[in-house]
Amino acid sequence: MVEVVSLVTALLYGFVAVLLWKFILVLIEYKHVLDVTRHIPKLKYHHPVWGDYFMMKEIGDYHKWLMEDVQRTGAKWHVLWVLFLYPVYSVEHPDTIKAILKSSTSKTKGVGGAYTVLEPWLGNGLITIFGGLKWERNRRLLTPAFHFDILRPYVTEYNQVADILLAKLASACKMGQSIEICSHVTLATLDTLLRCALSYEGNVQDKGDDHPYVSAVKTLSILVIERFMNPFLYPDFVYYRTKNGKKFLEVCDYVHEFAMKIIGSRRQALAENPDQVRKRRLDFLDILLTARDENGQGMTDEEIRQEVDTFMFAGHDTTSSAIYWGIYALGKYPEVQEKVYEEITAIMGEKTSLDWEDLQQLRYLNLVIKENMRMFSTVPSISRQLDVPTVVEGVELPAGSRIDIHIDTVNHRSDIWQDPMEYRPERFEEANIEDPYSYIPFSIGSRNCIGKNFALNEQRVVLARIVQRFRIKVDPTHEVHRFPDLIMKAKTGIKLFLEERTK
Ligand code: HEM
Repeated sequence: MVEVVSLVTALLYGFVAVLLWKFILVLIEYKHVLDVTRHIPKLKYHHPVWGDYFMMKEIGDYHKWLMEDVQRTGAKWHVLWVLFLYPVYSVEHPDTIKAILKSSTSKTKGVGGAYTVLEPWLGNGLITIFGGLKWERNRRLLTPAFHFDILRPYVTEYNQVADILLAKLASACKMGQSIEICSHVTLATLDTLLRCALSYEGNVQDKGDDHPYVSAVKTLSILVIERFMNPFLYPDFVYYRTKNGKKFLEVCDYVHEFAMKIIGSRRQALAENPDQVRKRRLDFLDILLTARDENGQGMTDEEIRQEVDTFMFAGHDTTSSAIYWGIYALGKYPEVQEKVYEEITAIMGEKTSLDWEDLQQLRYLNLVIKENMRMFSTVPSISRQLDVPTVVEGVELPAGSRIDIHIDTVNHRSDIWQDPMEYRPERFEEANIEDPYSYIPFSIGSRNCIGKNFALNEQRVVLARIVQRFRIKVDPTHEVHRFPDLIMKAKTGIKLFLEERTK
């Protein structure tokens, strides 16, 4: 009996000693992190226990405080704390952004990683996949889906989607009242992606939330942000016990099933009649189903499903944000709108839809699109996790450090842009951007946006078609506020008057 007691006591002592040792290691690591971060600029609100995150009421505060500090001090980067435990470095100058993005740094992973909350929905699709060989293989397999030969026929789809959008806008503003445009535009860009990715035409613009897929994608986008903004919901064992956590899984199952059904029936159709592909316009799904890697291996249905969901997530809200802020800017700056109108009239004449060749001539509209995406940063920030120790501004950050890349802040720095708060498309004509890292709406480097040209073409068609048909005016009774979520949203929507130009 005495022997058992001494054995238990020894085990207990051993256990406590291991715990103590681990605790000392954590303290040493913590002290090291404190040393590393000592001279890095901090934000004005910080709590020694709660860190910075809980000091923010909403993600917009983060952007506001960063911007204020950059304007005051010219800082190129900052450090923020998640609780008091671990730092997140925020880079917001071309020099510090370059230090991170010049090599292929991976996506953030694990609890609290910005992309982790998306994983149950998007799996290992290109946006969320950490990095490494699997990302390289999938990126290689997906790149042909964005070749110009594939994108060219999509112009017809953009025009058809614009036909429906314009008809809806025309009928909504018939009574001379202003209308909220964000929801209409978002349905239009989702319609475009469903057509171009899956050749699915489900009348989604008219059905809106009554279409189960539309409502599911909307729900997922909302739930993802809600979780991201609340570190208490990061651990899976907490989140999936909440009502919204359960709902999230349920809706994920539905969207996965929706895509899997289409993938399954297309694979079968292709096997039965491979020639049919050659006879019609190719969509993304055709490319993904027929892509082969260097070992002759194709993608599994599950891999394709993850990429399809990724296109839906990465491609529709982003493009819609760029378009609705673009329409708003045209309403707010009528002289710019008139120059766009003149250019379009000269190119299109009596035609009401645009061809591929027309898109190449929209010189002024291209400047406008660039300025829209600077002023209303479509994707306000992205995240990375260092694979190897990396030196930023003379400070070596350890491998594993989390980095936020603040595209919105760099877009408004007065040491990069002259009068950054002024809306002036001509700025992109006058001076070549000297440093490519100072303007990165589609990110830069190996993990840049694969859908850039797809998104630019869609913006060109929709904006040109709207300006050709309507005179856009802002509603002076409705205040518009930027809200930097995962994409730049408008906090209370955007209300505009649209007058038919023929009247
Ligand atoms: C105006 C519209 C768009 C903007 C501003 C935009 C912006 C971006 C940005 C900033 C990234 C980097 C994300 C990160 O590093 O976390 C990205 C990546 C990506 N985008 Fe876009 N995007 C747009 C439209 C699209 C469209 C239409 C598609 C697909 C149809 C798409 C598919 C992707 C994918 C798959 C990635 C991940 C690429 C990789 O990691 O290899 N995007 N996009």
